Amino acid sequence: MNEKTIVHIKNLNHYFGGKSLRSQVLSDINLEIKAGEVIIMTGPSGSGKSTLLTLIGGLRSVQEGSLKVLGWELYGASDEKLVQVRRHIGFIFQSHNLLEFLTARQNVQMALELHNEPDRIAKVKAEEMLHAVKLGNRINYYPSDLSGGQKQRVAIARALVSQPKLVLADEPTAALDSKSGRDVVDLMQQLAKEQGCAILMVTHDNRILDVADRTIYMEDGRLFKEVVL
Ligand SMILES: Nc1ncnc2c1ncn2[C@@H]1O[C@H](COP(=O)(O)OP(=O)(O)OP(=O)(O)O)[C@@H](O)[C@H]1O
Repeated sequence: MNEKTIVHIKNLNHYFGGKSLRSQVLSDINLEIKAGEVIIMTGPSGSGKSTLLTLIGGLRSVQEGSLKVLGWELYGASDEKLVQVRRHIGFIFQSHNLLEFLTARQNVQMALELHNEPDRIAKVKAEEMLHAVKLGNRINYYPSDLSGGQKQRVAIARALVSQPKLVLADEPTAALDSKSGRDVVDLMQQLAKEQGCAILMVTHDNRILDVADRTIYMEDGRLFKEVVL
């Protein structure tokens, strides 16, 4: 694993349920993600995509196999270690998950508080990031006064403001019309290239597949096809 490898997965298996109800949801997953790559993961509902994304994000414990993120081995990692790893990852979900009682700027700035950034600098960085996602004229708006696409752009600003080396996105365009969806992924791609971060995005949205450097396909818990576009 060299310094350009952001995620390195070897022979990863995952199971839900215990005893007779135990079922395998991920089988022998092998995957390498390099710095700056945009990878789209597609596949039928229930095939295991979200489970894999949450494992990479340190949001659940690795049961079998090796999963290295930014050089840390997550197999056998303590809860403290997982929290530490999560701080270096930007998350974007289907629903923007903004806090309704905070303005756009405060929502973005919150992501920097985890990094012990002084308030004054955090405020400037949050505003710069909102300009970058073309919301410079909405900085002090509350989420309830923003459209779906604008809220998702705030979520992107929040995920990227701390300049993470890895961004994990689960259906980021699902709640958006096609124009807003397009804008959102174009922006993610542009910022990722500028910041040199890798993006792993789960999507069913065929309209955005062209932003990917690689598309991987999950079925029945196996990553069995890899398409170079
Ligand atoms: N907490 C859980 N307990 C038991 N089974 C689960 C749990 N979470 C997910 N599963 C099962 O694991 C399998 C994979 O689910 P997962 O959500 O990873 O699939 P997915 O490909 O992301 O689906 P979708 O595209 O619908 O989000 C499914 O059969 C699902 O029912």
